[in-house]
Amino acid sequence: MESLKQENTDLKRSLRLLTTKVEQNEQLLRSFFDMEIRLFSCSNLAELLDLILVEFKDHFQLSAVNLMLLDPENAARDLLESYTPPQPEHSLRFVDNQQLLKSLFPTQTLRVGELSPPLKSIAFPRTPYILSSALLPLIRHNCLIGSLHLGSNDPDRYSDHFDYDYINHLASVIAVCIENCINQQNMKRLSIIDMLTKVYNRRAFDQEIIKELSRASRHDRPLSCLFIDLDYFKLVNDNFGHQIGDKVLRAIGLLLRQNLRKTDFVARYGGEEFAILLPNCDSHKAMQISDQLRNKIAHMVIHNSDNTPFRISASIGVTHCTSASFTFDDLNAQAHALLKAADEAVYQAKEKGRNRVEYRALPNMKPELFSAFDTRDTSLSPVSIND
Ligand SMILES: Nc1nc2c(ncn2[C@@H]2O[C@H](COP(=O)(O)OP(=O)(O)OP(=O)(O)O)[C@@H](O)[C@H]2O)c(=O)[nH]1
Repeated sequence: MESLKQENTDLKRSLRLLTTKVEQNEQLLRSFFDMEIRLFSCSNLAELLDLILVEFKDHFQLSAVNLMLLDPENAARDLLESYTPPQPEHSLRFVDNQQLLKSLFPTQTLRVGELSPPLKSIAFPRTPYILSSALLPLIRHNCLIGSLHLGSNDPDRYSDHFDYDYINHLASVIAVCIENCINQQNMKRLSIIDMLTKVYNRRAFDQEIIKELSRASRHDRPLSCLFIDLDYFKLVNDNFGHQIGDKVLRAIGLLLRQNLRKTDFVARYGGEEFAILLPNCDSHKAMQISDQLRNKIAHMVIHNSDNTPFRISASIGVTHCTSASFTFDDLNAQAHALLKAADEAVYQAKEKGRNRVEYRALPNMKPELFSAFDTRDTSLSPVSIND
């Protein structure tokens, strides 16, 4: 009788323990499912990375979460141009080939437990307090595309004794989400970015000018528009070859992106012609900016395939509008008028000798004089070799 009673007590205790374990597992599963849904709902790579690198750490009470992504063509890095990864800086790293990933996952399977010092220095650089970890291979179409490192200061948090099916599942979900975000954003990017120069393309410019005109009229702010046409560019192609011509276009794209504000809009409008929108910028400021750009382009040194330096110049046409100068109800017609004026200004700059900035007012605006910007720098020949 006594033994039966004891057995009953033991059974009740086991049952209580089991019930608690079931409840805990249920809670864990629910929290995994919640995360999974959130992973799938991320609409861009930056949002996804914040979820993985910041929220995972809090949510799963981890000491460190690091991510390594295979990015041989800079596709992810291009998309993350204005993204600031969370601290520490090595929480997000990119690798250009699979070598390092293969050394972490020779059998493409999850690694759990204590890491050897060399592996630890790869997975958690300069993080001495990681005592156990789970390294998850991110695999798509049978290829390693990255590696997610979950680190804990609890030596028993990750060990070989547990079943990590769900973590494996989560790794598959993360791999799919990363690939989806990169592909989707890249597709969108391809439709609006000029791949050679990495500035916007003409299609994006044509959409943006309508948006900016609408904003300018709504907020009663000026909008300036610049056309930049490279001088004698055909000579660059003819003298140095098309590839050097492309190199010049890329350098100009970079120069323009680096020397304008984030709110300005730079596009490649045609072969060797760039168009720029400067929101909330009046004509005087626009002329000043244009002349600085002209000057920077004229002093930029490029090297041809023999490593011989040469320079190039640009003619810049400027126009601007204010809401008071809108003559058309139709924004498309207004945009057309602005582009026509900028184009005429470039033409004038070419006529007057190139490497200069010219302004053309919209037909209904009072003409403005900018004698200070009549700045042809005659010391620079259009394509000056060994200058
Ligand atoms: N390398 C390269 N050249 C291009 C590209 N697109 C257009 N071009 C070249 O740009 C040159 C433009 O020549 P033109 O329109 O005669 O103008 P230009 O030689 O710059 O002379 P001006 O504008 O009158 O100063 C042509 O030779 C085109 O082939 C491109 O994507 N890459």
